[in-house]
Amino acid sequence: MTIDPFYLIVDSAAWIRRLVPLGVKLVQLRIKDRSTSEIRAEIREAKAICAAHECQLIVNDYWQLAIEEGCDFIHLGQEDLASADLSAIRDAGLKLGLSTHDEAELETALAAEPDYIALGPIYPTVLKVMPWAPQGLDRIGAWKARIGNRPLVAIGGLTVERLAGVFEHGADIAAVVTDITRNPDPESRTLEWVAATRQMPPN
Ligand SMILES: Cc1ncc(COP(=O)(O)OP(=O)(O)O)c(N)n1
Ligand SMILES: Cc1nc(C(=O)O)sc1CCOP(=O)(O)O
Ligand SMILES: [Mg+2]
Repeated sequence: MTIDPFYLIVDSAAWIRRLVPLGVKLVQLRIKDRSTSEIRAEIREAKAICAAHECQLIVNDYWQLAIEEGCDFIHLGQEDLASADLSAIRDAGLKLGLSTHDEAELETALAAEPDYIALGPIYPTVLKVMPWAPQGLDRIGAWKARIGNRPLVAIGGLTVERLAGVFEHGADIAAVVTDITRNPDPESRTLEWVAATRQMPPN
């Protein structure tokens, strides 16, 4: 499966409406601290926008809602995975991306045979407090050697200026939140990400 190398992560359908038409082909809806009915409505709206723009939507955390709303790709962290019903997810035909932060998590993730593996935080991130020190670029190469043909997502503190390094070290996909959503001009920054990731040679 080929997945677009530019992976935008946002916390609302409003962001998806704003940025996906600019050429984003892979987006994660990552919502925290909202009611189930609000999250369902956001997923529904995001799905319609993505369908209209041939963009792959990935729903973070809420795998039951993703199934109920007819989505086809979810992302889970290790704690999410521990409480999720993997058989139900696979029976519903959903593709699955998993987070990893250390060797033990990589073993757990590989056993679940996901459709991609994410490694982070590559650089310090301001989005959330994390117990892991930044992984650094060399860890990307080590992860890629372990996961083979499975796509590797790099996440955490990524910027346009840091893209060449993560792809040169073996990442297939670069995920981003704040370099775009906290940029004074998110639309222009998105266009820079689209252009920069199109230039990266595939691994
Ligand atoms: C592509 C990607 N990688 C990692 C994460 C983090 O997932 P998780 O560890 O479950 O943390 P939350 O994002 O749920 O706070 C991700 N969402 N996407
Ligand atoms: C949501 C998330 N998960 C991470 C992980 O390492 O699993 S790093 C991260 C934050 C990514 O945001 P930004 O691009 O602003 O650093
Ligand atoms: Mg999660």
